[in-house]
Amino acid sequence: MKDVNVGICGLGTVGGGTFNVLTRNAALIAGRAGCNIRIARVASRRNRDDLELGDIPFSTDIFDVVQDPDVDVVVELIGGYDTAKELVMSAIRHGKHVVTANKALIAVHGNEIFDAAEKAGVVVAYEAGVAGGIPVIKAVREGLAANRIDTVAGIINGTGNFILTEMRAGREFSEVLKEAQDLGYAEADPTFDVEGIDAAHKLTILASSGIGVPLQFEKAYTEGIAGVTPYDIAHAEQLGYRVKHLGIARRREEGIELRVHPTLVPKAHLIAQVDGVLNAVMVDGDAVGQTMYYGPGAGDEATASAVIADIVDVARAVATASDQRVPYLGFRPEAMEDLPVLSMEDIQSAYYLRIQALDRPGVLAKIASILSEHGINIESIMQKESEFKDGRIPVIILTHTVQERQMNLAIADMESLGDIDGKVIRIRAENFN
Ligand SMILES: NC(=O)c1ccc[n+]([C@@H]2O[C@H](COP(=O)([O-])OP(=O)(O)OC[C@H]3O[C@@H](n4cnc5c(N)ncnc54)[C@H](O)[C@@H]3O)[C@@H](O)[C@H]2O)c1
Ligand SMILES: N[C@@H](CCO)C(=O)O
Ligand code: NA
Repeated sequence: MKDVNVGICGLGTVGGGTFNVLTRNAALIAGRAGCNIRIARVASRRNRDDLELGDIPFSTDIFDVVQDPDVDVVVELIGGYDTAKELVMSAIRHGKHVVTANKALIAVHGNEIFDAAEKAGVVVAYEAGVAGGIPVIKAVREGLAANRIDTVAGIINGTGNFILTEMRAGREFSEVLKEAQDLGYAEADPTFDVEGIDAAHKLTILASSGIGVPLQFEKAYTEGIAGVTPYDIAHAEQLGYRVKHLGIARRREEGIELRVHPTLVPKAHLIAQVDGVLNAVMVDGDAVGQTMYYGPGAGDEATASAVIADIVDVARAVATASDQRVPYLGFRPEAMEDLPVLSMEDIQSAYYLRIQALDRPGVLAKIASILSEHGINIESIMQKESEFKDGRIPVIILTHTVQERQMNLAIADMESLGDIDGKVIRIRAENFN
């Protein structure tokens, strides 16, 4: 049995997990890959005492991996945009295949990287970058190749889902974020998780590989979880909904919706049941119908599982002519559709609204009349006893689906009423029918 030699760059959470699983399951993986996956070199800022490198060469300079003539596959697990891009482009120039867990890199520089890789005839694989250990890229690029996919949506940031889940149980935001960092789930800069940037990176990649549009991260709408309050989580629950942080890519006739934001999901839907660091991606194909992919979205060995699956694919691809391989984004570049990304005003969604009404007669009628003027139908409405002891009465409304432009106008009209105090709180809602 021959060897395929890999060089691991970055010995952090994912690098350590990859090293351990490749070592522990070496014989099993060789049996599947048809060759031995040999770790030929590792490089990272610092070595780790807990990993048994034995006589595997270690260096602090990751570019040593690219220069090493022994290395067939460069495994990029350092993260970030700039050095990672330099490393990957250099690997491609050296004719080496690349496996990466870096969704930021692929979402932002993927078009350029795949173009260079195509010319060099090498593979660049990124399964670990999207929904961690869940083989969702494999599913959309290969398993669903027969389908026209119109919607890809789901929970694609483990840290954010972990925080929302724990907040539902009454824990405090910053304490839970700290725990997610200690567990190795969070990005080096955790604002990427909290502000939805990481989810937007992944959604960008899913929209391309599922729906078949070019990577266009800069056009994704991104809203994080920091504004979600325990109060709204509890009231969404009373309405039969759970607040989840979702990425949604949806093809419509006029273009494609590409958005990341907190979303109410019916409690009975599978996505609402996905808690903690788990991720779930729902893919709707015209032939197959709705499918769901569920599992750990982050963590050392869970992510390593996806990294190594890509290494095995590369090992098999080495024997295949480069023009017969699975296209980088699942579609040949000329088969990508240049659908415009719709502005948020043009998206369609249902909405949860929380309005602080002053305790005056007729206020509810005024709110209902504004919604009706803008063609917005009410699904349910709750008027709460004032819990604020200041005369303000929370009115909670769930609407039917409407264009966001109409909702913006209705909210502006409501906020200009003398009977409303402050801003109307709005969380989008999805039924996934
Ligand atoms: N942690 C997860 O659960 C997870 C899951 C999926 C994808 N990812 C992605 O995997 C990548 C790695 O994440 P991680 O959590 O393992 O990060 P990490 O911070 O734990 O590990 C990164 C390692 O790379 C090293 N490194 C960084 N820059 C370097 C440089 N210029 N030269 C030498 N060494 C360098 C660091 O010292 C560190 O050991 C990121 O792109 C991340 O987004 C992480
Ligand atoms: N920080 C990311 C890691 C997995 O991509 C998350 O929490 O989902
Ligand atoms: Na994955």
